[in-house]
Amino acid sequence: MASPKKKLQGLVAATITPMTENGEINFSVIGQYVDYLVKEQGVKNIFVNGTTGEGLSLSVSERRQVAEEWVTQGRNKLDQVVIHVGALSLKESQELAQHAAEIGADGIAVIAPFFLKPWNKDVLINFLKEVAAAAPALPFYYYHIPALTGVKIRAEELLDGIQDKIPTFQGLKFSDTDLLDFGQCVDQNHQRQFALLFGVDEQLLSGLVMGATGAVGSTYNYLGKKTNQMLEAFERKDFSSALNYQFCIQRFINFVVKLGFGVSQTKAIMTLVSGIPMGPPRLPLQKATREFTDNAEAKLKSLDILSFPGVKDGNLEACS
Ligand SMILES: CC(=O)N[C@H](C=O)[C@@H](O)[C@H](O)[C@H](O)CO
Ligand SMILES: CC(=O)C(=O)O
Repeated sequence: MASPKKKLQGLVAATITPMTENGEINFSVIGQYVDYLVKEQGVKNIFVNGTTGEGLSLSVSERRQVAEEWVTQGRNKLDQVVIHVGALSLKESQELAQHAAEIGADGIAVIAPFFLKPWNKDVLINFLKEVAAAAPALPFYYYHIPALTGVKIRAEELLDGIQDKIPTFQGLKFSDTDLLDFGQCVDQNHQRQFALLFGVDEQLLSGLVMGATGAVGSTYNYLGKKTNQMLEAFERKDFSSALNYQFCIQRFINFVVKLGFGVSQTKAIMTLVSGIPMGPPRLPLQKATREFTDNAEAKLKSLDILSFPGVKDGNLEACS
């Protein structure tokens, strides 16, 4: 197990949960998936059982098995494996947090309960604190995703004084476009002790300018390499190249968003790009259409984002 004090940095892929055609979890491809992320995408951190992983659509027993398989397969290959353990039931969340600690995960993350909701910051912190306490040796991340949870308590408010309440608090995954809120999280993180991870892939460059220390997202499964090029350009202060990379990524995401983009489509794109079968999503999601996949494939080729064999450089839309 990696040292829990090591700061989570760079890109973190929000893993897909591979499934068979009849809707069971396909554990057999997770080993290959780890190798693909590390070798082909240069991504060495993962976020398991989150939105992209359909974590909230899995049973507790499935969540435990999925977490365990990623930790096992990632050993000596990945830097960090963070397990999302959020649930509507505090008990289930605690059980998953404790399990994550037992299997040697590097951290846990929790979304706000989204059916019966916490109505203010103090109540939300009380909930998070109870979960964090079930894994007292693991770094704890709050997963802020107000558009999906409906819990709109501002992240900067939550962060204020949080370590007094949750000693294992280690950072935030910020999946929102409110850069005022995000900027104020960075601004109050004086000692730079927290990982402030941006979660809107198509706007990551703005997140970096505002001080993000890393990023968690679904597209890093297949655009990790391209996004790493953007991070490197940003590091060397080559902002015009960084912007070119961001625009390239935006062209693709904008295209698929217009067709209708979500977890189902992420599964289809990843299957196409990696060659590893991700399978269909679980209800209430529905499998992406053949038409979507064909269109996405044509776009990836015309942008020259992925060097598909046989595709020539030099078309006008190409990114590189
Ligand atoms: C709602 C959602 O799933 N957000 C993901 C992570 O937070 C992102 O990685 C997006 O999938 C990505 O930014 C594309 O919109
Ligand atoms: C994108 C992300 O972080 C998630 O799928 O949970």
